[in-house]
Amino acid sequence: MGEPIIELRQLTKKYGEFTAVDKLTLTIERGEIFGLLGPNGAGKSTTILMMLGLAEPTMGIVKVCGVDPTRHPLLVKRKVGYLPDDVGFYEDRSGLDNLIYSAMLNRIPREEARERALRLLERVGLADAANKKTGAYSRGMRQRLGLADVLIKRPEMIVLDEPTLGIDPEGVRELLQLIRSLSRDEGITVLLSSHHLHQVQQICDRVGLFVKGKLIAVGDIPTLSRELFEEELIVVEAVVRSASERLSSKLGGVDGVLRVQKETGGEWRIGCSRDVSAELARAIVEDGAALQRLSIREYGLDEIYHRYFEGGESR
Ligand SMILES: Nc1ncnc2c1ncn2[C@@H]1O[C@H](COP(=O)(O)OP(=O)(O)OP(=O)(O)O)[C@@H](O)[C@H]1O
Repeated sequence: MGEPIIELRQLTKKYGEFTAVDKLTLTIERGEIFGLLGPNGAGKSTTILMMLGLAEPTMGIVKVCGVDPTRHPLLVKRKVGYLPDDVGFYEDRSGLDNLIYSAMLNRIPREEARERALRLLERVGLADAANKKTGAYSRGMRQRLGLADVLIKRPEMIVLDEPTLGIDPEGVRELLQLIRSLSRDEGITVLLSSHHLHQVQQICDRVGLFVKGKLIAVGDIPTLSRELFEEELIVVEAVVRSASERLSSKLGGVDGVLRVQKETGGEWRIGCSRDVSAELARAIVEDGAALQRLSIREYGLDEIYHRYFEGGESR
């Protein structure tokens, strides 16, 4: 186990009678990329606000970089960079000027501020746009500038609220790669809130699923899939013609097969604990049947997410 950078214990936030965050207990290790996932209103932003010292918990304990943000919000602000879903820049000033300004607000002397700003602009792929006014930046460029902006004070951790919102697919891919490499190269912890399951799956070491203020599951993707799907991690889909009566039991007898389901139109779905597609193909051919198509489907975060959401709080 590494060193925790975030520790939440029984963290609760109520607005009047309404509980926005309900007894949340979670530990995030230094250097991790952690995804906070959940539908609108699940409590992600409220949790982030409490971690930044911008909302006061009703109950429970929150510690970020060893500090209680409720008591020492300024100290936390120095250690944690926060990128909201839409960053505000001075539109009539260049990206470089905006970064230098941010650096100086963080008490970094002008010369060093300029050096850091130039280095970061290079790092986030905006060196060519350094002197362009931010009002003319695209959404993707703004988010990259936002990343540079939160990194300028050299934080231990960054919190990104829906960082890919409104960016085209190519831009999303680049931004996510950038976040991942920044985290890996500099050892920065990343906390990322998102609705976008596929994206989170690409770069997060672990994810937490939030529903109605509660953290209902937490773990890495393989662990979550194992817990949710028990041992059935892969489904082989096959289209088979002229199968014999005995094919079903033959397939069921292949080591690693957990379930054989025959659909209409010659389609079969075979739930497996590992990839046994080659063995299944052989069994089908040996049966004398015609194998027209065979594909494998691994469970991803989407299935996990939907399965939890279908089950709601009862799970
Ligand atoms: N200041 C407030 N007063 C009253 N209720 C609030 C306040 N802030 C948030 N809430 C409520 O708390 C719940 C959690 O909101 P929160 O913004 O944390 O959710 P979220 O998971 O971040 O959602 P989204 O993805 O839409 O940002 C919502 O039902 C919201 O209406």
